Amino acid sequence: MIDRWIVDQLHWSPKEFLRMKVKIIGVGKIKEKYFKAGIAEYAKRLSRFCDFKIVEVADEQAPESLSQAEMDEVMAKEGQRILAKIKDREYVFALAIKGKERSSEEFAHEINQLTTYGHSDLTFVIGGSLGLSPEVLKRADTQISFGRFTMPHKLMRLVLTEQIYRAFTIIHGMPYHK
Ligand SMILES: C[S@@+](CC[C@H](N)C(=O)[O-])C[C@H]1O[C@@H](n2cnc3c(N)ncnc32)[C@H](O)[C@@H]1O
Repeated sequence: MIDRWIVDQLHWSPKEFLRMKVKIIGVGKIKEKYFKAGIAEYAKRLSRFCDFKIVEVADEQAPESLSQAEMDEVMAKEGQRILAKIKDREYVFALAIKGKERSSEEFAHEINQLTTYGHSDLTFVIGGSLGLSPEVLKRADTQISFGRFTMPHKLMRLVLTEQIYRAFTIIHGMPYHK
C-alpha cells in the first residue's frame, strides 16, 4: 500500500513540482483565423503539461524595396524587442533554417534532459519576415531547424506549437505520436 503511494507521488511529481514554463516569442500579431485556431488548439492541449504562452513583439515595416542595410536595421530592431522579453535563466531555442535538425523523438529527449538538468524555462524564438538578428542568434543556447524549406513565420508558430505538444506526448508515453 505504501509502495503504491510512493509510485503515485513519483507519477505526479513532474506535473506538480517541476512544472515547466514554455514560451514562444514571435514577431507581429497573427490575425488569420485558421492559424489562430490551430495554435489555440495545441496551446490548450499543452496546458496539461506546462505553462505555455506566446509573446508577440511588434514587427517593423519591411517593403520589398529595402536595401541590405535597411533590412539589417529591421532585424536589429525586432531583435532588440525579442531580447527584452528573455530573462537570463531562460534556455533559448532560436528557429533558424540553417540550425540543427532533430527528429521529434530527439526533440522530446532534449526537452526531457533539459528539465532533468534544471532548466524549467524554455523559450523558442521565431523571426519576422526577414529572419532573426545576429544578436538573437548569439543569445540562443541552440538553433533548431525544421528543414531547408522557408516557412512563413505565422505557419512556423503553428508547426512549432504542435511539435512541442508532440514532444510532451512522447515524454509522457502517450499514443498521439506514431
Ligand atoms: C520567413 S522566415 C525568414 C526567412 C529569412 N530569410 C531567414 O533565413 O530566416 C521567418 C522565420 O521563421 C522561422 N523559420 C522559417 N522556416 C524555418 C525552418 N525551415 N526551420 C526553422 N525556422 C524556420 C525562422 O525563425 C525565420 O526567422
